[in-house]
Amino acid sequence: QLDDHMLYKTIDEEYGLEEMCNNLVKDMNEYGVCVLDNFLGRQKGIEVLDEVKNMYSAGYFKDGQLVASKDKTNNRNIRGDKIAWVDGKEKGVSNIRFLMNQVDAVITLANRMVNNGKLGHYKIRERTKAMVACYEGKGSHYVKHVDNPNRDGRCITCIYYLNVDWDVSESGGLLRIFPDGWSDRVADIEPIFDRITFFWSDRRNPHEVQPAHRTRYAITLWYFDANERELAVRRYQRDCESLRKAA
Ligand SMILES: O=C(O)CCC(=O)Nc1cc2ccccc2cn1
Ligand SMILES: [Mn+2]
Repeated sequence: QLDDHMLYKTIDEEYGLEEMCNNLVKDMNEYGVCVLDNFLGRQKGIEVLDEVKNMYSAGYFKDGQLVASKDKTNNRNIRGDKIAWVDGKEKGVSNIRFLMNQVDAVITLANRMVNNGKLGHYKIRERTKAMVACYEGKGSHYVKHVDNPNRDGRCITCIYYLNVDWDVSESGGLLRIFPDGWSDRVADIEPIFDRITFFWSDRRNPHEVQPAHRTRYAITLWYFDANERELAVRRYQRDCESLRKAA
């Protein structure tokens, strides 16, 4: 019999894609943040989670950066997230590839929409590889930061969460965004299974991951604005050129 979760719209129904894109455009233009639940549907989500767990046990993840621990006593440094980059063509990542294609479909359609302007004023043509991240519990966290503080071309951060039955009250791991538009409020986003979060990558959205006390998996994609990216690449090439001359 159909479990209730099977009743949720999944993206492959045309209606689902259209409706998701409308939500995305509206929320991004209004808040700069958008959260969509049941993005892939339970079965597909579990298949992605299994692939990530296999990658993890196969040792694909590099040690996360060391974050100085608060208690200086036993100067136990807490590791932040451990990450692995996936471009989707590797062996054994077909479900992660499926996720990447689904997000591409939503972003591409949303960027083409005419109603209340495109997605911001961006022209989105490419993205990064998928950054698969794992927080190993034991208080690992990510300090407050901006993803793209210096116009490197990234305009949208997109994070897909894989944590089944996650309870923030006991496991922490909250994503807290401090949208600059609202000085008094924050956006607290629980990293729950099959949830996808989008937000502008620049200084409008400083964010942090609060200490996690259970293994916490997430897959991040960053989408580039074509113009900002082109300028950033040119700047980078000029910098390399002047460094070469100075050497
Ligand atoms: O997992 C979440 O809820 C978000 C975590 C997060 O912000 N991760 C992250 C990870 C990063 C890794 C390298 C460089 C920049 C980075 C910026 N942000
Ligand atoms: Mn970040």
